[in-house]
Amino acid sequence: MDRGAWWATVHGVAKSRTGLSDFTFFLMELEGGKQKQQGRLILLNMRRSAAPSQLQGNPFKKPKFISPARSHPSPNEEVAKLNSDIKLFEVAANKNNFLQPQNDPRTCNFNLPTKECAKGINHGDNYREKYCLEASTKTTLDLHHTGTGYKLKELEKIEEGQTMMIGGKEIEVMGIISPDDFNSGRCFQFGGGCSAILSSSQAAKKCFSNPFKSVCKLSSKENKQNSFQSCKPRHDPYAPNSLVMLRPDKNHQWLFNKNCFPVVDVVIDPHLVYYLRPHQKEGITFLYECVMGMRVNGRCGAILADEMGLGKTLQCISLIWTLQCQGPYGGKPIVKKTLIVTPGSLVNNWKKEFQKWLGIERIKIFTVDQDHKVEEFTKSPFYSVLIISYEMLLRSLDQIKNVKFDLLICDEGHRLKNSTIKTTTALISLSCEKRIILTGTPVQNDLQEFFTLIDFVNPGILGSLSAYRKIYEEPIIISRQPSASEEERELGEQRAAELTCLTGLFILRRTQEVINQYLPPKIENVVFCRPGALQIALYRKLLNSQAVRFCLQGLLENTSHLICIGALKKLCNHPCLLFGSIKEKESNSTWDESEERNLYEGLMNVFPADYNPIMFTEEESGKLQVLSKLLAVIRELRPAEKVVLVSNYTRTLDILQEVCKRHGYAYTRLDGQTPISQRQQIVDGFNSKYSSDFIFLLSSKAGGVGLNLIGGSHLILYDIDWNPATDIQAMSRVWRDGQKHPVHIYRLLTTGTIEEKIYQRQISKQGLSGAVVDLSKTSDHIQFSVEELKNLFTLHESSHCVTHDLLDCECTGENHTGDSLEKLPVSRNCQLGPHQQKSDSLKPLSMSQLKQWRHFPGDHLNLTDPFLERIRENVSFFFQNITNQTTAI
Ligand SMILES: Nc1ncnc2c1ncn2[C@@H]1O[C@H](COP(=O)(O)OP(=O)(O)OP(=O)(O)O)[C@@H](O)[C@H]1O
Ligand SMILES: [Mg+2]
Repeated sequence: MDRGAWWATVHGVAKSRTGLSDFTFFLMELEGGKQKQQGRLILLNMRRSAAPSQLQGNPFKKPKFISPARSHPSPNEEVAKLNSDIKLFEVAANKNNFLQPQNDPRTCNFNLPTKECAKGINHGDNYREKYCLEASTKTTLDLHHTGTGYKLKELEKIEEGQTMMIGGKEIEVMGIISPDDFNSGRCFQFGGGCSAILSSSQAAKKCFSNPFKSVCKLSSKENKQNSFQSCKPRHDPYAPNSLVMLRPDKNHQWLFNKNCFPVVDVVIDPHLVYYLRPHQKEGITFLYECVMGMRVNGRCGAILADEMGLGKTLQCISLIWTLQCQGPYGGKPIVKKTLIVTPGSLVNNWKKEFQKWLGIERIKIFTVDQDHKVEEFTKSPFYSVLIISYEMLLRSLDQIKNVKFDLLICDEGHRLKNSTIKTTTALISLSCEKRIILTGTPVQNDLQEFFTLIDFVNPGILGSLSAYRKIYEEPIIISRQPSASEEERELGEQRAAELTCLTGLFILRRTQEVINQYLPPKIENVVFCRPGALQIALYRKLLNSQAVRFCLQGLLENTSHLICIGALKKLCNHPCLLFGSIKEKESNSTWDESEERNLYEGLMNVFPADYNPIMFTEEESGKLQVLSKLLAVIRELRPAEKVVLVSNYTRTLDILQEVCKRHGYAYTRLDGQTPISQRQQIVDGFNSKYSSDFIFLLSSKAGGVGLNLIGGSHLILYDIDWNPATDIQAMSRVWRDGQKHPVHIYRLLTTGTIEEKIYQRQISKQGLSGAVVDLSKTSDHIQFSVEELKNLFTLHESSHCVTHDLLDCECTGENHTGDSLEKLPVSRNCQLGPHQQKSDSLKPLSMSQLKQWRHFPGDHLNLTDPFLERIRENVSFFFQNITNQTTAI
């Protein structure tokens, strides 16, 4: 419905913008909504609150109406009347979601004046206020709905200078408003004054306050009074493309507008709206409604769980900026101080994003680091946003508790999954009730962790932990057991559905698909690298060790298999890493009794006698050989492009760094040792087009989450983590907004080894049921059966690709050009409901989806990808998938 039609529906509006109260009521409701297209708009002047003596009219004014309405109706009657008004209003508003009317029926301002309200409005005899009244000439007045008590016929006769009684106030008709001003809505936006009837666009512009003027500074009485009197939206809610927040309903007003301020539209700064993607606009609206307590009665928490790179930061910045300058009640800002807690590497990224979107003047940001302590923030009224790392938060908790924060944002908040860990307890201890968790990784899987997150943002919403367990967790878990009866299954499903429904009100997740259209193509490759001869020999030896044999017989303690797994993983990265570990252990005094001794026994004999780990060669590791060739071909074919090289291990990064040095590649590095204060600088340096760095060495543990590394367009994941979320996080660093080049992602796996097994676990159903879908999970959390261990500790020497063997694929391994993955339903968006855990939707990629990727052996003749062509010699198999394919890559 267009704007004209909407006005036709709610014609007959009388409205006051007193600065202290902002009320609207409907004089009538149209039967068909179409009767009136043109009306008479009259500017009214409110003289004062009517004293009982005046209720019969002012004898000095003529002609006059005698109000048939009672001046002090009972609250119940008024609420009942209000409800019917609200219904009318809602009907009208619902017909047009975008155009939110300026005029809300208000409980306390109009129909139910409170003491404060009356006091605020009654400024004495000289106090005058202007009203706009649109009176239809064709419709009839529905007395039950108008709230005025006047009949339409009486209203039709209104002329300039007449007085009437509305809501216990004496009103004087001041003049006629032009249909243009009415249609544009301008007349409803003014704080008062004759400018309301000016229809020039200049006058219209003036009516919006300077968006960059700080409204928080209003301290003096005079300022306050002025601000109330000139209550108006900060930005034009009727401007094309304006993003207007939902107006609070009567319950909300009843709860949160005790002072009876006028309701003002909260409008997102057009400067920001210009850049926002559609999903971001939706996200900001969602966050606003959550923190304002509009979604769940009185609860002000939210979880924004958009996938990586969707701009959660910008959505929060828009929210902060809006709430810091605006509010629905009298325009008063909702938030004065905001606390943002984020991983160390992202502290300065947040600051940078604030500056990127809002410049340096609008909001004053304080970031905590070694040189900038929290005290500085607490002492200065200057700053409104504090950005701090989780680690620093713990250290400065006492000072932070002394500050009253109105909004708390926990970035990468999946780490708050356990209420007993220090960080979570610290954050819970902060009194701020508007809490937002941001996370790009799934937030469920474990029902208890799910509870912790939910209970953090909206404390108590699921009841106590013990009640939650009884009501939700137990029935849900029981219903999923194979032995569950039909009744138990049904109950579990119903509870799960209810839980999803309840929490879904304040959790929002969108998948990367929503920004695909803004991004360049992405070419993902899984590259199965043939192990080197030394690697195979060492691998065999390890598998034959006493430690592995004992593990398989279940003779060793629970954690022993982890040592074996660790050794195999090191070997896959490079034999010299294993060599280093053995040397280190040997020099340790406990070596003789350690389990490692059983594992490493005789291993040194497999290494050449003069083996020197410092002089390692590329040929000793299949993956390193591939990497080295890959870097060379990128350098050659795309000299202007850069590479992000990711590993989970610092020692592996040392080797990769050495490779860079040997080949003369300029590099930069970010790992756990990099001081927080330097991290953003390193990132910025790499992203700059003037940087000469070719390679960014990244530790996924230190910098896998949140970083923007769009300077690189090739990302190589050198090793694999048990947790797919870790890998996905790392891979999402380059394919993000701002990326100019097609993105190439290479995931290197050593053929036939444990790396393939981990990959299979990541993408198989087994991985799904194992608790490895969130970042806090490591292999320590995984329980392996003896069967699983047997599988893990097997080397498949003759297969090109065990993963392909398992796919049950009909192809002979000869360039299977599977359907594009995009054709398959990728239903990753449903991460929220515990009952959805059963579906594939939690996984980034499933076995069946992988099967749809293009795949072929390394020796395939027609490799069209020049990068793969160059490395094929050391590769046994490829999987490839292209997203957003345009023309040539
Ligand atoms: N509307 C937009 N237009 C252009 N760039 C944008 C827009 N929104 C976000 N960006 C940019 O996209 C990049 C990714 O955004 P951001 O870091 O907020 O993602 P995120 O959702 O927090 O991802 P992650 O989960 O990885 O932390 C940033 O460089 C940001 O400035
Ligand atoms: Mg982020």
